[in-house]
Amino acid sequence: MQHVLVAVGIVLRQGQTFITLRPDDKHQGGKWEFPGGKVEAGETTFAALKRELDEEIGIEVKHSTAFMRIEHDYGDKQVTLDIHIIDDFSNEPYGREQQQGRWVAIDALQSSQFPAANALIVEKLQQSDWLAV
Ligand SMILES: Nc1nc2c([nH]c(=O)n2[C@@H]2O[C@H](COP(=O)(O)OP(=O)(O)OP(=O)(O)O)[C@@H](O)[C@H]2O)c(=O)[nH]1
Ligand SMILES: [Mg+2]
Repeated sequence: MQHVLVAVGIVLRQGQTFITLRPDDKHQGGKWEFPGGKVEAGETTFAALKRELDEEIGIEVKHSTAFMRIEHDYGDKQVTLDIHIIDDFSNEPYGREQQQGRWVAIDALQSSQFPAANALIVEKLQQSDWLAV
């Protein structure tokens, strides 16, 4: 069974977060996601976050805070999501790999379809009132 460690970034600005659409040909394709990707050998999660968010949405991560960690078994693949809040970044995010991207209010996140592992992230984000700041 394939097991991957994934660095996931919740890019936050004024009660909204930037999400992207996973390409159809990828694992969990056609669903929305928080940008991020696999942590490479010898890389820290923060370094992976910086690299992936530059590659995928063109931002420079300046600061992040650990938010939660989720283990999920998709049957065909096991993932550990190491999720961080990105509260300081430069450049305007966009789908740098030609994928769709959009800002969505934290309050409205449940209307986008995410991979199953993300349900706990959405739940916790909506409970964290400090995010509204
Ligand atoms: N980036 C990201 N991955 C997620 C989320 N939720 C979730 O289950 N995953 C799973 O985490 C795994 C790794 O993510 P990824 O496909 O973005 O990895 P990557 O950017 O390195 O992709 P690549 O190998 O095609 O270059 C996928 O199996 C994906 O389904 C999420 O919110 N964001
Ligand atoms: Mg990715």
